[in-house]
Amino acid sequence: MLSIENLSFAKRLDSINVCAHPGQFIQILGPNGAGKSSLLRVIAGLDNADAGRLCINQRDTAHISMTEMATFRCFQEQQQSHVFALTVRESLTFFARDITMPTMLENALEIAPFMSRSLLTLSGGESRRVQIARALLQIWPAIEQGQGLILLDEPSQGLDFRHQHLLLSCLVELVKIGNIVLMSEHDLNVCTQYADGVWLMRSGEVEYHGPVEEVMTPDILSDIFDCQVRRFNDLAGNSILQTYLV
Ligand SMILES: Nc1ncnc2c1ncn2[C@@H]1O[C@H](COP(=O)(O)OP(=O)(O)OP(=O)(O)O)[C@@H](O)[C@H]1O
Repeated sequence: MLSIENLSFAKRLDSINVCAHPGQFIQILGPNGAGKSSLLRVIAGLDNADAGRLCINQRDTAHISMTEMATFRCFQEQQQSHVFALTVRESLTFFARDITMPTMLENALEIAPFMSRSLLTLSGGESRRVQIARALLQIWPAIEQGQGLILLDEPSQGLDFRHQHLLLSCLVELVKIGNIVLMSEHDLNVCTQYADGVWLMRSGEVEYHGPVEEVMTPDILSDIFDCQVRRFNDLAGNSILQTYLV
């Protein structure tokens, strides 16, 4: 379990109080600049909070070394640039002892066709899929045991619809065995289709958190995004959230 108490950071995060249980898929949502990436960075241990406590399985992360953290938590950052002309295979070996792609991961990310290609030649979406593979492979032994903490910052950015669906469906399977997924993502309907919990942020605070069906209401979303949101059912009876400006 991940618990965050009164966490503040550099005027970017203010008194955050939330938790995530094993087997939860949480989407972090909010306007640009709300603090989603900042919160993920602090949870990942890349930035240190100024105040508050962050515990994983009742252990304060201040007392967990980065080496140990790297065995069970992974982080795909929003902006990751490739500096060296490594092949995909070479880059994966930096992060994972065993780079044999588990079938489940390969089915979701389909990176086998470009394992021998230079990172610098990949398209935006291909590059994103490699970044996600790299993150998940790094802690795959923990993920297989259902003990992974998977932090993803806008993972579906640049992915085509099919790969978005493949990735998100894979994440749903990973939470079923006990892993925790925290994912920043702007698409409201991704949240309602795949996540089970939501942290809704504005101006450095988590203003609403809880089950998707309780938090993702048109009234709450209209307030947070200062934009009109309505809900309707499509022809198949699925509930769809739609945004529009007036
Ligand atoms: N390295 C930094 N130094 C100073 N301020 C920063 C830094 N990184 C982000 N900020 C500021 O902190 C605030 C929160 O930024 P953050 O990237 O966490 O927002 P976000 O919710 O992830 O936004 P987006 O939806 O645009 O990705 C913003 O006002 C941003 O300008």
